[in-house]
Amino acid sequence: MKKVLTIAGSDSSGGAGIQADLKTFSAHGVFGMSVITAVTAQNTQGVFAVQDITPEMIASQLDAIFTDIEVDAVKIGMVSQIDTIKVIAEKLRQYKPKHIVVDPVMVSKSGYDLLSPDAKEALIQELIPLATVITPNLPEAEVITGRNISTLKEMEEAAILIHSLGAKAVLVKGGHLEDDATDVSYDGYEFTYYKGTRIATNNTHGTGCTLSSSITSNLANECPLNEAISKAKEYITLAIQHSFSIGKGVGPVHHFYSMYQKAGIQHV
Ligand SMILES: Nc1ncnc2c1ncn2[C@@H]1O[C@H](COP(=O)(O)OP(=O)(O)O)[C@@H](O)[C@H]1O
Ligand SMILES: Cc1ncc(COP(=O)(O)OP(=O)(O)O)c(N)n1
Repeated sequence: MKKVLTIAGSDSSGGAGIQADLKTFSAHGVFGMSVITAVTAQNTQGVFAVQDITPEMIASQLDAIFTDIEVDAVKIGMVSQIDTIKVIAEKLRQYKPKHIVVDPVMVSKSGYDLLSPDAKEALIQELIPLATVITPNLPEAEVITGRNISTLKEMEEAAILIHSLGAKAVLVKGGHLEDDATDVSYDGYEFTYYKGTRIATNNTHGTGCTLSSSITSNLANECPLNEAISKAKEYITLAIQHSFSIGKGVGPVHHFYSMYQKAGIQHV
């Protein structure tokens, strides 16, 4: 079985962060491990508090995993602070996992800063050059490039700029577009388009975490990058189609559909 690691924050409500990543890993049949960077007090209505884990404890978690277990792919989510970013980058340069998927989490859908504003530059300088693929949504791509992005053409231009910062490939996600939820990737040679019809639902908590964890699982399972992304796009589309309401706000996507489907069991 392939072994996959998420380095991310905890979402107490289970829709995003470490919890979404581990659910996604299980649904893909890979063995999930986690290095927790921060604990958030969060629900479907918002983020209410964050406690960062110390850089020393993050380093210890990474050492514990990498000195014992062969890791097939790593996903990075919420990284919170400059020192958190620096220690993660240092350890990944030391242990050199084959695939690193960077989800440059900055602000939650509810508007809370999950990345300290002064840590944006560190994320760009330390983590982008390590990325097999980086998966910004439109607001994140705008912060990284300093440009406004609202069209497919502007997404392509942003992908070229972000690629020039050192990522092997870039996937600019179209979840925040007005029309279709089409994503575009660029690997330094060509663009690939992942078409998605917009699903009319408010329950999209954890879409970015789920997509990046699905890509990570597929890379661990030895899919070439474009296939890893297109399978992940199918997974997130199904997960959004089967999302549901819990709580009073933005509900989570559903992670078990593909398992039920494979087993021929009717979704409940
Ligand atoms: N309403 C929707 N219908 C269909 N696909 C969506 C919808 N919202 C987001 N997506 C898709 O979910 C994935 C995550 O994108 P996005 O929501 O932009 O990420 P983030 O959670 O980082 O903001 C992308 O593939 C995007 O196209
Ligand atoms: C702990 C934690 N990490 C990441 C996020 C962001 O999740 P994402 O899937 O990008 O989008 P929203 O869930 O915020 O819509 C988070 N909320 N919490």
